[in-house]
Formats: sequence, C-alpha cells, structure tokens
Amino acid sequence: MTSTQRLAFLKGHGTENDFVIVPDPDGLLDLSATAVARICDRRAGLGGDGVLRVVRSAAHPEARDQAGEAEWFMDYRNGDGSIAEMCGNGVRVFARYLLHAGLVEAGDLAIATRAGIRRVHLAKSGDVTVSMGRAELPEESVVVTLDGRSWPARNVNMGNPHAVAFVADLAHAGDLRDVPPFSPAAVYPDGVNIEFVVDRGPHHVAMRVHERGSGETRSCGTGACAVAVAAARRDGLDPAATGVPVTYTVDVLGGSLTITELPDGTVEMTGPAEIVAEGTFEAAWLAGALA
Ligand SMILES: N[C@@H](CCC[C@H](N)C(=O)O)C(=O)O
Repeated sequence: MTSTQRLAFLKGHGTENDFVIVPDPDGLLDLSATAVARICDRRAGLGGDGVLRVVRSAAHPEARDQAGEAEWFMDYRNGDGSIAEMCGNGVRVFARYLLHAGLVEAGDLAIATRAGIRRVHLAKSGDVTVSMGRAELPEESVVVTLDGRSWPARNVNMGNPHAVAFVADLAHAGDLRDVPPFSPAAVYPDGVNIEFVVDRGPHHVAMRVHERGSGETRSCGTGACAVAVAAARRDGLDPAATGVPVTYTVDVLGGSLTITELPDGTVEMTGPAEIVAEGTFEAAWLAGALA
C-alpha cells in the first residue's frame, strides 16, 4: 500500500479506553511506532490510547500459526507506538468492529493475539464477553513507587505484565499523567502496567491504572482481570481449589467491568465495546505520518 491511497479508520472505545482501528486485511501497511504515536496524538492526530490494526492471521508473520483457529489477528499498539502482547478492552472493540464491518456474525468467535487465541462471545449489541486465559501470579512480591511513596504489590501476568497495589485511597495514585509510577525493572524488564486499587464493597473494587506505553488511561481490561484475581487471592478465594467461580465488579474511571475466574483457572471479562466514528485519513497527513 502506498501512503497516497485512501486509508480508512474507525474510532472505538471500551469503558473509555479508546482506540483507532485501522483495517489492513492483507497486512500491506508498514505501521511504524512513529506513525502509531502520530495517529494517537490527541492534538495533532486522531487521538487514542492505542491502535488496533485488523489483519488476516494468514497475512501476518506473528499470527500465521493461529490462522487455522482464528481468521483475524489483533495487531495492538500502545499510544507511544510500542507493541504489547494483549489488550482486554481492545479485543472487545476489535470484535465489535468485525461485526460492524460484516466480517463475522454475532455469536462465538476466536481472535488471534500476540498472547494467543482469545475466545469472544459477541451479541448483536450490548456487552462483549472474552475468555482472557489464565492469570499467572509469580510468588515474588513487588513494590510500586510513586512520588516518594511505596506500596507492596502483586505481580500478575494476563499475557502482559501487571503490578497490582491495594491502597487506602485512589487519590494516592496522584496525577499519574505527570508522575508515572514505577516497579522494579528486574521483575519487569519490558515495563509494566500498574493498577492502584481500593475496596468498594464485597467482591467490588475500583482501580486507576498507569499503562505501559499509554500513560494513565480510563480503563484497562487486562488490568481489571489482574486486579480481580489479586483481590480474590487477598480475600482467600481460589476457584481452582474450591471449584466455585468467583466474580468481582471492577470499577474503572470509564465505567465498570465484570470479571469471573473459573475453576479451570481461566478468567472471563464482560464489558461494553462501542464503535463511535469512521472516516478516512487525509492523504497528505498520512503520507507524513507514515514517512
Ligand atoms: N488497555 C489495555 C492494555 C494495553 C496494553 C498495555 N498498555 C501493555 O503495554 O501491556 C487493556 O485493556 O488490557
């Protein structure tokens, strides 16, 4: 594809974690980190927490081995252009786009991601449910530091890395845009997403998040899953041990997600996904962004 061809985009969000969707079924677009960062720029670009490039699995070198199970690959990029393994809100919006574009039918479908296949239940409208795989909780304890204060945190991997810190007040997360928190680079050599969590009631928590590669966002789906599993273990609950599923409501700045951990260890996430606009990139601007 040359940069002078018309390139379509859509804009969508899931609990206000917003994405620019770029359909590129044949994988022809050379989307550099710089181009993604320019597209996600909220003043000089379209604006978004990240980009969802929609590519046929068979046309993407990282997804060819998943093509037998999942026709479409979610090539997710953070707002700074970096690549991440997985995006929970993104995969719901991705599925909603596939239906919107007539590329799939409502019902059950599989989507290829860098973290492996994710199975999605997609109704014609309303919430989308995704099976997010198993959470891994390495034993080592980690510490989250922000603006001179520190909290113990739980290391949770949902395909991508998270540090979950329970705090007394979400205001302790301060202004995450100005002062990014950090956690030990030895544990997280590729960076980490950091969640600050408070209790709201039984099986009900609220979080704020600083995302690797995107800064503070209004929601993070993988983060909400990590938070729910960390909260369950803290509360002495483990579905693998009891055979009883455990559900938490996780409030985020942009809404609410329902997270259920099943006895087989898999985590299901249910939440909204909306397409809000579609258009085409202005050719001259796109040529500059892709240069
Ligand atoms: N917002 C996402 C997570 C996106 C990736 C993350 N920033 C990372 O680098 O791991 C979600 O909804 O899960």
